[in-house]
This record gives sequence, structure tokens and C-alpha cells, in this order.
Amino acid sequence: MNDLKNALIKAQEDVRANCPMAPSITNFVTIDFVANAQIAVGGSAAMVYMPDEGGAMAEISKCLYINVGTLIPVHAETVPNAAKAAHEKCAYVLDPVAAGMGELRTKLLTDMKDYPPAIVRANASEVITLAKMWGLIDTDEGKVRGVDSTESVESAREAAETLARFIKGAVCVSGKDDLITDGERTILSFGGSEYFARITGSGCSLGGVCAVYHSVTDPFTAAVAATNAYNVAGAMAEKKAEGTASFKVAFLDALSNMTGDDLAACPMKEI
Ligand SMILES: Nc1ncnc2c1ncn2[C@@H]1O[C@H](COP(=O)(O)OP(=O)(O)O)[C@@H](O)[C@H]1O
Ligand SMILES: Cc1ncsc1CCOP(=O)(O)O
Ligand SMILES: [Mg+2]
Repeated sequence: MNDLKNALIKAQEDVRANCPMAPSITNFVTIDFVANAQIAVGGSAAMVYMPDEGGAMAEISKCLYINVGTLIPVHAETVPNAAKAAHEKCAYVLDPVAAGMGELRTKLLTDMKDYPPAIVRANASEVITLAKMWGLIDTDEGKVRGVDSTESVESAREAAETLARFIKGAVCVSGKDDLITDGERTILSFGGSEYFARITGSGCSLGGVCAVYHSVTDPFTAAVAATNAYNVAGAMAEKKAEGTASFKVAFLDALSNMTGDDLAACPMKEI
């Protein structure tokens, strides 16, 4: 655990020192929150849409963020172009929002098996569904109910570990407690706030923040750094919040003051 804590401290220092740009192809609902969270932790944001833009961004950044939350026809070209370019030239974080819903989403996510992300950040249902889609596990679990999870974080452990080994990266399953694994090590990160489940975009923005940290460190450390940042900042924000809107503001404030020591102090447990 001490090695991990030191890596978290270094990751936060490197992000603040280098302000890495982690470009996103992300949904229209939460795009502003994603950009603001990325900037708050010390990174820089650039949101793109067009079929040639993800490839161009893969040339000038270390990690892209792809979130399939609100698909429109242009994404049929934009998403695979960006994912292929990022897989070859740098890396990408995937949020498979509402995996299993609709033909285009299913095709885009299924095809990503051939050019996988370095980090999958999703809720339990989405992680189980993606692992099933890629033929990595066989289970009756993984029922899709729009963008929210119907499964517990613990029930996604096998799917997450199998997926992490397949992508040779990390999987972060979010929920009340968050599970992060690289297929060898699996940890739980604690904290956060129930307010997260009452605002939209906490999951989406967490994926964008994973991409910022993965621009300076390995997938597992990056996924833990982002998750711990949310757990620490979420707990701080809850103390100030008077409702969901003031929670969101206080959360971004806390994220913008995040230090490496805060990330290392977040309660974690190896399981
Ligand atoms: N009940 C909860 N208590 C504490 N933190 C939570 C809770 N529900 C979600 N979170 C946090 O909210 C963020 C987004 O997770 P989640 O809501 O599972 O993603 P999604 O929005 O994609 O379904 C994560 O940082 C997670 O830890
Ligand atoms: C509500 C909604 N609909 C399509 S994408 C989206 C945002 C989901 O955000 P999150 O999974 O972070 O709550
Ligand atoms: Mg989500």
C-alpha cells in the first residue's frame, strides 16, 4: 500500500506541474461537468465531435476519454476512429454508459474489443455487460436500466478483474464503495457522498479525471487517484452542501484544492 500511496502523491504533483490535456468525446448531458472536473484536478480539457478530431487529438495527448452516453449518427465514425487512434498512439479511458442499450452503442462497444482502452470506468451493471459483450464472462447478471446500475459493486468483481486482465489495464467499478483492479491487485476505496447518486455526471466526470491522471501515471494508479479524489472531495463537499446544487459547487471547490497527501490519505483496503 505504501508504494501505491507514494505513486498517488507523485501523480497529483505531476498533474499540477504539467497540466496534461485529456481530450474527450463525451455525452451532451454532462460535458461541462467533465471539463470542469478535469481542470479542477489540474488537467486541461478539450471536447471534440468530428470523425477526424479524435485521431488528431491522439497525436498530441497521452490519453483520450471516450464516453458513449448520448450517441448521434456522427459517433458511428468518430468513436471508432478515436478509439483506434488512441489505442495505437496513446491510450484511452472508456465509460460504456448504458452498455447494452441500442444498436449503435452495442456495435461501438463490441468493436472496441479489437482496440481496447487502458481504463474502463463504469458502474457495476455496465462493467458486467461489457465483459459479457466481449465474451469474457458468462452470467445472467448485467441488466441494463439506462445509465444507472442495477448490480452491486461486489457482484462486478469477477467481471472487472477479467476485463482488466484482458485490456492489460485497470477497471474502476464505482458505487457506494469503489472497486479498482488491474486483474492482479484489487482494492476498495471508501468515502464520497450519497449526493453523488443524486446529481448527473459524477460517473462521467470521474472517467474524464481518470484520463487526466493516466496522462502522468499507469492505469491502476490513475484509476485509484481519480477515485480517491472523488471520495475525498465528495466527503468534504457533503459537509458544506445544502442540497444537490450546492454539493456540486462545493465538490468542484474541493477537487480544485486536492493534494497528493489527500489522495494518499483516502481510506482504502486491498481485497
Ligand atoms: N451512495 C454513494 N455513496 C458514496 N459515493 C457514491 C455513491 N454512489 C455513487 N458514488 C460515487 O459517485 C461517483 C460516480 O459513481 P456512480 O454513481 O456509480 O457512477 P455512474 O454515475 O456512472 O452510475 C463515484 O465517485 C462513486 O464513488
Ligand atoms: C442522464 C444521461 N443520459 C445519457 S448520458 C447521461 C449522463 C449520465 O451520467 P452519469 O453516469 O455520470 O450519472
Ligand atoms: Mg455513468
